[in-house]
Amino acid sequence: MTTSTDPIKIATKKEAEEFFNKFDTFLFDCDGVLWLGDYLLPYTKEFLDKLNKMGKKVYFVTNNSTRARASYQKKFKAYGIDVKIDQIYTSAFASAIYVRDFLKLQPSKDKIWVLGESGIMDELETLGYEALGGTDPRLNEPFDAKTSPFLKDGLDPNVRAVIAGLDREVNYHRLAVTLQYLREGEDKVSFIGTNIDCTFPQKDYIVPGAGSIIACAACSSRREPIYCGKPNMNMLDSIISHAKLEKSKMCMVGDRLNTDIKFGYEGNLGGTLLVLSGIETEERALHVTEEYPRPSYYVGKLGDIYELIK
Ligand SMILES: O=C(O)[C@H](O)[C@H](O)COP(=O)(O)O
Ligand SMILES: [Mg+2]
Repeated sequence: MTTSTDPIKIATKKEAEEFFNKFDTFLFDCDGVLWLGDYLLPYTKEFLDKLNKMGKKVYFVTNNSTRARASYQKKFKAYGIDVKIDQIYTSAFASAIYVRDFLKLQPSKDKIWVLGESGIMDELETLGYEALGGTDPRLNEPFDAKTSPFLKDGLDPNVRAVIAGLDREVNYHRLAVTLQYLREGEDKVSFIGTNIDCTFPQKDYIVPGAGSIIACAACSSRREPIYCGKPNMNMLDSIISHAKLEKSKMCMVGDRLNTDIKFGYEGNLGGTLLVLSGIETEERALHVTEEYPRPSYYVGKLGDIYELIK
């Protein structure tokens, strides 16, 4: 799976202007594109302000399941960037929608066990589901099956799905209880992973990502989850159906080839832009392989394009 044309490195004012004129809608990945953890990358705000002034439509599509959309809205606001909640799509939101619309679990009866952070818990609760595990502080205690409050009286019989995602508080207690629910079998308990990203870009570091956490649960249970984040097309379908967008005029901007660029390529969007401020390198961007598509365009970081057109 490769793009037929060689990726274009945007390096001149003319190339930057041609890039902007080609699209009317931009889907932005967040980690590694707009920011690294809490470090806002240079010119992120100015770039988004410029797109607004140009009348472009902007959406944010992140595989980061640690925050709910409302929390992301606050994160943007803290940087002086005003974003509506329906511009924000996350893998936690996509996973909660999957539980509701594909598994058709009943909020009043069915519960979900979470290996992950507040983003997953909050999105499930917004849809009316009771989410167990996750950030429950009792999971911070050392694991002992005889005394664990999640095991000593037996598993909750109403748990019908496990959602696993990035969990920076992961420990043996969380992994052990998650395994018990997954051992109930796929007929009783579905297994959902928020996203496949095996690493997570931070300023000066690359740390383990959701994919590495989910792999623990997958390996110990010998089960493979359905992943709801990019490149799963459900996310793109919900964005396009909600906002009536024209694919050929849309560009996916990301820092990871096997999620962001694959999402744009398999979604038949008008184009994709890879930024090298997160996970990928120029060498990988140009490499022809069946493993992932090459981007239509690439650049060092968003700020480089802003500096060409400001
Ligand atoms: O580990 C993860 O979950 C991901 O690396 C991270 O959250 C990716 O977020 P995105 O780059 O899609 O904003
Ligand atoms: Mg990213």
